Amino acid sequence: MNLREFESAARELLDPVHYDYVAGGADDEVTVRANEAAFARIALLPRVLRGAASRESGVTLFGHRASLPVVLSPTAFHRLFHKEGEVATARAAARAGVVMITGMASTVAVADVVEAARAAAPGRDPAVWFQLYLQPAPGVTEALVRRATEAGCAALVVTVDSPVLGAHTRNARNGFHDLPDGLACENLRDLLDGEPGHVRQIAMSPTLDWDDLDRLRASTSLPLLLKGVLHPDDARIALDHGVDGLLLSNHGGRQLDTVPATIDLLPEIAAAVAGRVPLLLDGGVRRGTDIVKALALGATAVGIGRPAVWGLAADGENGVTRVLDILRRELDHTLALCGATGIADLTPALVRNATASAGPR
Ligand SMILES: Cc1cc2nc3c(=O)[nH]c(=O)nc-3n(C[C@H](O)[C@H](O)[C@H](O)COP(=O)(O)O)c2cc1C
Ligand SMILES: CCCCCCC(=O)C(=O)O
Repeated sequence: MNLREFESAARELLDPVHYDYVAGGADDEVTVRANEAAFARIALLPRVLRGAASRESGVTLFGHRASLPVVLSPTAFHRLFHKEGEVATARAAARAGVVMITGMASTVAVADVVEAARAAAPGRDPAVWFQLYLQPAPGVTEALVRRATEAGCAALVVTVDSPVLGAHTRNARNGFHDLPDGLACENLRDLLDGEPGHVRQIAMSPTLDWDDLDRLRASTSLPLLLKGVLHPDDARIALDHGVDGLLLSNHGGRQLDTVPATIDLLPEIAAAVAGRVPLLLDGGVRRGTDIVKALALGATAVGIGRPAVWGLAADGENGVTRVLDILRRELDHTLALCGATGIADLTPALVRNATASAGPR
């Protein structure tokens, strides 16, 4: 099995409208394709006779030891894909020793997601991080942060690439704009005036600026990561504003189309960050070789979005577990073939053809 086969299984099982919601991206989906194509263009140049009998692939993120340099990037609406939704995903991540970033647009309340993770891995203190969109009404952001903090989330991930929602042609054609009856954005339920958790309660706002981030920074002692910074100047500004980590992401090609593949931007962003904070990357990670390339070029860990959803759609908790198992096996295999004793050995010397081009096909 590889992750592609999970995509095929998910496609067969899902309502085509929901499959399109997951697979699709903004406008012409140039960046969706570019993310994967850019990984394929980068070559690995292995070392030999290094005596690497076993390989270490654990990573420490904000004091938490994860078994893999892979996190589950936030993806919305898991109960669209499996009846147990984010509970199933959280159990799989916790049992695998992997960080789950649960979304503001979750169909299970964050407290229940964290509880499911803890119950699945007792004594292991699994890490769940909370993703949010800063809301133009500060009281809403404060209430969300309070809910995530009280639930026991270990970090906050603020998505900053969405001043407005990306234009999804597939969703528009399919008329997909809201959740079906019976499903809700549970983190938004009763947040304001007894609202029931409509998708439309999530406000995307072009008026937000660094002052809004400063207010959030001042309001919480949780580690704060920004998701969606693409320009090296913004990476430097983010560090000046006290963020604790960056998730280099183009939202899987779902926001501004024709932005570069994240792996192509990684060298520049890594240079701007200069090792001061953890630097994660998502977008197009489908193979153990992709993980190795990203880590060699300066990422601390990678995130997967669609692959976890495919696993969830294919077989609930078991499907997500198998997706993570495949990546674990492929990562170890690639490390062995590269002559690496672990992810600590991964440096830019291991890759060729890494460029900074946008590279759409
Ligand atoms: C179905 C779906 C829902 C998503 N929902 C969110 C979200 O609510 N918040 C967010 O910051 N990113 C969201 N993303 C983007 C992912 O966090 C991630 O950046 C992207 O999927 C990574 O690319 P990949 O799918 O190629 O792995 C979503 C992506 C997908 C596919
Ligand atoms: C206003 C709807 C927000 C849902 C967020 C889901 C998302 O980010 C995605 O890429 O899909």
